[in-house]
Amino acid sequence: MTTIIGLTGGIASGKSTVAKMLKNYGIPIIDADVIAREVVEVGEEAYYKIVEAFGKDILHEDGTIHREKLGAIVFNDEEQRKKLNSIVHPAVRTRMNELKQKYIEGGEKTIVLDIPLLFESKLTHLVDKIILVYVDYDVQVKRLMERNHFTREQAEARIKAQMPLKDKISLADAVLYNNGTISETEKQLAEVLKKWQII
Ligand SMILES: CC(C)(COP(=O)(O)OP(=O)(O)OC[C@H]1O[C@@H](n2cnc3c(N)ncnc32)[C@H](O)[C@@H]1O)[C@@H](O)C(=O)NCCC(=O)NCCS
Ligand SMILES: Nc1ncnc2c1ncn2[C@@H]1O[C@H](COP(=O)(O)OP(=O)(O)OP(=O)(O)O)[C@@H](O)[C@H]1O
Repeated sequence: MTTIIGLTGGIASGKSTVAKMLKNYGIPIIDADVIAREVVEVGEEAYYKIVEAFGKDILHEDGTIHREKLGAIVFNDEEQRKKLNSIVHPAVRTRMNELKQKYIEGGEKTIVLDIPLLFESKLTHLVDKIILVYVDYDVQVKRLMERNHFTREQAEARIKAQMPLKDKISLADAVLYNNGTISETEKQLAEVLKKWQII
């Protein structure tokens, strides 16, 4: 039996940071953000649907998607975001399932699905256990502004496009509080994995 762990949290809460720690334990990670980039590469079905829906203004000169421009549209308009989600999410789900199957067939005991929108997209049925990476709102805004060189307004628009992080706490099997140092988060993760007899 393979245990599928869902890793989730809010934007800039620290999912990738925790995913790296899990990788160091030798656990394979399937990252929805990475897949969401792959399925919109030039030539993919979702790419053409996006160009049809949003027009050529959201493209770079070389034809690839201008993520900043598309982001400025969808993070400020829920209807447009839903439109993009309805194009990208089915392709992401298909690819995630294929990868998951491949790892299961390869005999992996534990697989992690890193899915930022696990609750929003109602994907909890895909996983056996859920780890939530939590940060306080102020820390989240500050880290997002620093990492992406966003204004406060840009950072808050992205955070508000997701379910409030505090509402996700009661939906998770384990919560890693990532307000402190990375090594404090690392310790919390090790405790959870031991409790679940994964390490
Ligand atoms: C709008 C896009 C082009 C902006 O690209 P950009 O490179 O700036 O951001 P990136 O893809 O790295 O996403 C960063 C984070 O934003 C958040 N986010 C992304 N898309 C969404 C969304 N539709 N709704 C809410 N939050 C989102 C996630 O926390 C994600 O980790 C891109 O985010 C996108 O295509 N989004 C739709 C697909 C999607 O939902 N991806 C997220 C997981 S499947
Ligand atoms: N405990 C910590 N202390 C200080 N900085 C941290 C900590 N954890 C993460 N960070 C930093 O905060 C930022 C966000 O972390 P990370 O990229 O892991 O978040 P994420 O949840 O994967 O983001 P996204 O949803 O955008 O993919 C990064 O710049 C990271 O280096």
